[in-house]
Amino acid sequence: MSYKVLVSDPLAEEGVDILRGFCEVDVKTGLDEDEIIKIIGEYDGLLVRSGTQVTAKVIEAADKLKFIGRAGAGVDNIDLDAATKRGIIVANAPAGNTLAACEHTLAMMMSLSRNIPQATASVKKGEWKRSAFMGVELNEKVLGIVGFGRIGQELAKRANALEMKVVAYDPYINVERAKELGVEVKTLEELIPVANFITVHTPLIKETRHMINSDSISKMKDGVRIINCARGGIINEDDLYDAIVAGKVAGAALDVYEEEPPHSSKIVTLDQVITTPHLGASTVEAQQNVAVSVAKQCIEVLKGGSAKFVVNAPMVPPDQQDRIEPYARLAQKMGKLLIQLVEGRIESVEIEYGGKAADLGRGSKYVTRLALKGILDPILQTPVNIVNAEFAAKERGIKVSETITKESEGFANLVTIKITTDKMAESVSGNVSSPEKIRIVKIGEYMTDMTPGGDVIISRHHDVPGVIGRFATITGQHNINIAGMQVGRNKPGEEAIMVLNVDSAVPQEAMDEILKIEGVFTAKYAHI
Ligand SMILES: NC(=O)C1=CN([C@@H]2O[C@H](COP(=O)(O)OP(=O)(O)OC[C@H]3O[C@@H](n4cnc5c(N)ncnc54)[C@H](O)[C@@H]3O)[C@@H](O)[C@H]2O)C=CC1
Ligand SMILES: O=C(O)C(=O)COP(=O)(O)O
Repeated sequence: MSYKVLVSDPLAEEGVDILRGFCEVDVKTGLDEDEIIKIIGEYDGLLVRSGTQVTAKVIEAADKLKFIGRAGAGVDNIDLDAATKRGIIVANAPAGNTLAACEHTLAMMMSLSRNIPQATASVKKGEWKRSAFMGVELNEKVLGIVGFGRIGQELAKRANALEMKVVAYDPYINVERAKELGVEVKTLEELIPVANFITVHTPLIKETRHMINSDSISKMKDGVRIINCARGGIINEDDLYDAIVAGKVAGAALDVYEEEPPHSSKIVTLDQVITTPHLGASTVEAQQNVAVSVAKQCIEVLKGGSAKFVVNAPMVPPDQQDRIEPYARLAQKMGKLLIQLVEGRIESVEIEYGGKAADLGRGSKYVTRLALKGILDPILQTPVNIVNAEFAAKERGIKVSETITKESEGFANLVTIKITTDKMAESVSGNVSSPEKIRIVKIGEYMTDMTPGGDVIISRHHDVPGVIGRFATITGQHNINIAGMQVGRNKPGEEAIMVLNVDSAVPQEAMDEILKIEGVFTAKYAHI
């Protein structure tokens, strides 16, 4: 299979070279939305930085696209919902540019405190205005970090070395980590009035849009300095402009803007504002890191594997993959079998993880999505995968639930999937005996021992002599070889279940004849 990848923002050669060793690569930067829409249909992979806007329209036109790689951290330029709906894996390179962005923030803070860019411009004009550029020291000042993730934490370490007092706000803060770094954890309301410098390091999401605004600025210290090297829009630029003009805020350092480039932004015109053109990640080292990371992930996905830093599907940590893979295989097969055993509109899918399967941790989310793939793939037009499985179920009003239990009915581990439709309910249980051996051990209430795969007929019939013999006659007449048979029953003489493994597909006429056998309640053919 030959693949094509489009690189639509400047990417370090190291990454492009890795891709070229695997597939055809086109580097076409500076395209607008219409231009991308025209060509995106040819490509299996798309690699971007923050420049390309991967909109819903672009994704709609991307008929072959399987992977979008973001050579950097922020994915706010990619319509994740649209990609998820189409089953396109989106992955980023979250840690590759952390130090670059952290050092840029530090450089901005120092430049801001000593007016270095303004003084440079002045000297270049032939001026010598020493008193106009009086600065402030960082020593013993309070640095308020909003968003204590990768960049926020690295910045705290460096600010400690400058003997600043560091306070941080993050709703999901790792308190232990903050303590280790000597950082005082605060609420946003507590941080705002005590900081001399405030720097934001959150993603741009609904909760963080304009989190710094006229209201919060009014509660800040007079003469506060504000830095944004994260995302334009976290700070309300108009409110910041007014506060600088009013003298409340002494200055600001901006690397990112509500609109990039900030052509119509008045804030960049202020002398107290120092600006860089979204350079946080622009170091040789960071660009190599992120380009290599997304190139490798792109190749993995195009080869049929998974990416290391998927942002729109549950991730399985690399050290857990071997343990989780057999459960994922089992759940997909169970789902595929189960969907062929039920009739009617699916209302809910319940998955129970029992015994050792209860210890899968976050891996259960991955396994559940593969069960949903098994269930939904045969009934939906759009291919279902690990990315869009949950979305596809939700869109069809199917309620999906997971239960964890220590109970496992005597098995070391037991996974049970139950589908309820508007007509019936059916369940299947499976077990991982060894990494290679997966089994279906129960269908409904009946015990069985079946290796899922190939063609099977599953019947429920009256437990009386002669019924099974008639099955064999009909399959024989249709030239279908029986490879294996298992029969289970709860009470002799009542209902029995039979799993018949056959060597070829079973035509509908054969199934119609089987269904007419006296004593057969239900019979289904399934290809797993
Ligand atoms: N200027 C540039 O070139 C670069 C910018 N960035 C941007 O920097 C930002 C931070 O990046 P990382 O540290 O790598 O991300 P991260 O994901 O490691 O950290 C983000 C932190 O924000 C926190 N957060 C989420 N919602 C919050 C809220 N409502 N209030 C306060 N904190 C909240 C999260 O809990 C997390 O700890 C991102 O927006 C990223 O896109 C990253 C690299 C380069
Ligand atoms: O990684 C990020 O979030 C960045 O903002 C870096 O953007 P860039 O790749 O330099 O366009």
